[in-house]
Formats: sequence, structure tokens, C-alpha cells
Amino acid sequence: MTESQSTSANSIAAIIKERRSIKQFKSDPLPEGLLEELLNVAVWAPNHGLREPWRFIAFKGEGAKFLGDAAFSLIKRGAADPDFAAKRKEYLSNIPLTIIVVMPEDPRQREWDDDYGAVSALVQNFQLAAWEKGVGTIWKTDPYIYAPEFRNKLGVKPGEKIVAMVHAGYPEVVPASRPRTEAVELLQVVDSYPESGSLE
Ligand SMILES: Cc1cc2nc3c(=O)[nH]c(=O)nc-3n(C[C@H](O)[C@H](O)[C@H](O)COP(=O)(O)O)c2cc1C
Repeated sequence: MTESQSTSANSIAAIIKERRSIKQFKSDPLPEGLLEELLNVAVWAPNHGLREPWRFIAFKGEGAKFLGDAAFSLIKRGAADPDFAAKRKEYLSNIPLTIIVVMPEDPRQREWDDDYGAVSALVQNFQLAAWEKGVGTIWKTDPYIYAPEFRNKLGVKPGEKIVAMVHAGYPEVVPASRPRTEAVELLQVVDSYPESGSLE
């Protein structure tokens, strides 16, 4: 590895560790073309058989109002507090950019698993590429994304799965990080042949 490659690896580590999920965004819109630029980075995710098992629906401006409206009745149905749905609708309607990430649901278990893994890698790529540009994101799986009514409104077809709803915008608040368990506590290294013939 060359000097510059090793520096770049370090900066990837920093971006991975410093990225936070952002819930509060400034109202500023994102620059024209940034969505496409970030997605074009994200699609370099590993994906088995180069199936590229994804498509995207992005909402901004009046589109965000449509998204808020599409979610409203479903949030209202599931919420005990009547004000909650109105607040969520307002919140969704004002997020600078929301991307719905959709994958085809392959009926074969292995292909489904591989595709879900690939789409997850794509979403993380997107989040990291955004963070590098000072843009915050959060991966949401609010319950209504599973509701047929919401899916229909968004044109998500039977046989497609919404993997993520990703909100994006310039962060208003960056929350403190919550520590991760040291990987060494979860790691089993096998460097000799087990005497019993299997791992305990
Ligand atoms: C598959 C997936 C689904 C998530 N869904 C939600 C969600 O519905 N609501 C939410 O507040 N955060 C959601 N998150 C974000 C996590 O809550 C967040 O990553 C976690 O709290 C760690 O914070 P960090 O991303 O700032 O490190 C989701 C993350 C993943 C990977």
C-alpha cells in the first residue's frame, strides 16, 4: 500500500467513526446534483452477481410535502397522542431530502439475503459519502413503510421491499456518539486445529 492509500484508509476510518445519525436538519436545501453524486458513489457497494438490487425514490420540496401527507394517516392510526401524527407530518414535510431505497424481493432465500446485504452496504456508503461532504443522514424504518397504503402511494410494487428511508440535510444538531462494544470482546480467533475437532 502506498503512503497516500494508507492516508486515505485512515480517513475512511475517521468518517466511519465520526458519522452520527442526524434527526434535526437545517432547512437549507442540498446543492443541485449532490443527490446524484452521492448515489453514484453509493452504487459501488459490493453486490452478488452484479444484480444491483436497488432503485431510489427521492423527495424534496413539494415532494417532501407529498411524503408527509402519505405517511400522515398511517402515523395517526398507530399513535395514541393525536398531536403526534401532525408533528411527524410537519417533520417529514420539512426534511431537505428523503430517499426511499427499494429492492426487489427475490423469492430465493440466498439471493434475498445477498441482495439485502448489498442494499445495506449501499445505504451505508451513501451515509458515509454524505458525511464526508458535511451532510447528515439517518436510516429510518418507520412502521408505515410496511403499510400497503403507503407503498401504493409511492408506487412501490408487490415483490419490492422498502429497505430504508434515508433523511438527509445539513445537521442542526449532531448528537454525541454512543460507545460501541470493543470488537475484541466478540472475537474468537482460531489459530490452531481444535483438539476436539470442533469449536466450543
Ligand atoms: C436497519 C436500520 C434501521 C434503522 N431505523 C431507525 C429508525 O426507524 N428510527 C431511528 O431513529 N433510527 C433508526 N436507525 C438508526 C439507528 O438508530 C442509529 O444508527 C443508532 O442509534 C446508532 O447511532 P449512530 O448512527 O449515530 O451511530 C436505523 C439504523 C439501521 C441500520
